Amino acid sequence: MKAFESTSKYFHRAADLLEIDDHMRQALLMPRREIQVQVTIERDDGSLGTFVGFRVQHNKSRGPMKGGLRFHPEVDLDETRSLASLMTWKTAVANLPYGGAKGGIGVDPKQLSTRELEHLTRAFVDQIHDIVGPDTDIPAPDMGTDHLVMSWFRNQWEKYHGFHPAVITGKPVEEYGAVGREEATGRGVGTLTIKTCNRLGMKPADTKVAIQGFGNVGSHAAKFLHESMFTIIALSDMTGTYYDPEGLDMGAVLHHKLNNPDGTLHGFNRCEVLPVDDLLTLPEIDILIPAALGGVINASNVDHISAKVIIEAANEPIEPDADDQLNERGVTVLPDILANAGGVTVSYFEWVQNRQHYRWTLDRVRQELDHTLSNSFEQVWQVAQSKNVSLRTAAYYLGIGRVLNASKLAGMTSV
Ligand SMILES: NC(=O)C1=CN([C@@H]2O[C@H](COP(=O)(O)OP(=O)(O)OC[C@H]3O[C@@H](n4cnc5c(N)ncnc54)[C@H](O)[C@@H]3O)[C@@H](O)[C@H]2O)C=CC1
Ligand SMILES: O=C(O)CCC(=O)C(=O)O
Repeated sequence: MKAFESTSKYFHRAADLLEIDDHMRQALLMPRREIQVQVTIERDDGSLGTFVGFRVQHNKSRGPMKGGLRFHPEVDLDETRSLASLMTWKTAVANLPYGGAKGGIGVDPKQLSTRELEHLTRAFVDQIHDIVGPDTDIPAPDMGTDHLVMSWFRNQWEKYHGFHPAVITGKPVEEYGAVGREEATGRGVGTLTIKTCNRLGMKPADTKVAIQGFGNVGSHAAKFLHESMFTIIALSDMTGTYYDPEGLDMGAVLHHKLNNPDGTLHGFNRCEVLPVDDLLTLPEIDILIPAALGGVINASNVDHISAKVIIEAANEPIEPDADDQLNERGVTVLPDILANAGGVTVSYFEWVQNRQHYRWTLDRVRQELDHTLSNSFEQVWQVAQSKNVSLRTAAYYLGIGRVLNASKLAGMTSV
């Protein structure tokens, strides 16, 4: 199933519950604007490299549109549209004053030199600078992009429009970034995992966790959960699955990643090393945290998933049919639009700080993050109980309801 078809399926389930008519559904689902651009750079060897870039602005009923930039070979218009719609519901679930957008370039950033990556980012800004801005659409990091890409983006955008660091979030801390943004998505995933365990009566010390993806989100989630006494039995990245049924030595794992020139777990040999895809179907996992690509839990592997709880750190990691099967089996799934909302929440804090020319401490960022996520979690849990629906449908119900309400209050043409 294509990505936008999947997220639309979830949308319609909640829209049925909200009794939204077909015309309004169409207005809420269809993106406001979709842009596809050519991004051409001169490669280090003097040849030309041509790539395709996208920005999809989905909805602005609740505020300026917000969402990350993904650099990955599989980026295309359909995926970007789907991710942009997720941002609309996610910012609403977290009750942030934003709409939703997403962008990216179809490129493998690992195949580019730092110079080429910088030129690519700047060339992309040259194409889209007039449709983004601190009050219209504010990008941020996602898969394959980091604080450096954000810094180049801001610098190039300011060449056209003048000083305004709030045009993008996830910047380096020295360059108007927020302390705590880098860890925020993973920390939020960890915080919400604990809340889910509390509700289900699961004790951290007796709970085995496996995490797919050991980049920004996966590594911070693993660190937080390890420090909270969970046993991390498996981790994976593009180089393989690293497995110890007794619990990985997380100090050694993190040290290895930090000191590996390519930032992967390649060469870590203090545990069993298995093929990449084995992580998802390992036996005796209590909590599975997909923190890499979309669509990884699907018809081909859902029967072999042993986890009782799945926390969607990645965006759209479960295909709808597999999601239905998991629900039928009683697996608790904390959906992406709640589970990974910590990132955009601290992006919001960064934007607020930029606009006020003021800096928060790490303690304040963490406290307010915890507060925002706790509220959203309690609200989603409560809707799930009262309507007798899955946590995913409850989260969509809450998010779509808020967007609908804002559109109605402003007059329907504001969607
Ligand atoms: N960075 C952020 O603040 C946010 C990220 N997300 C989502 O979290 C997910 C991960 O994003 P980041 O950590 O930022 O990306 P990243 O680029 O920092 O890390 C991605 C990780 O996934 C691994 N990976 C790629 N393909 C894999 C495969 N087939 N099997 C196992 N591992 C694989 C990579 O080796 C890397 O360790 C994405 O779905 C993203 O949309 C969601 C909210 C915010
Ligand atoms: O930090 C942000 O603004 C957006 C992060 C993002 O792209 C996401 O939550 O999927």
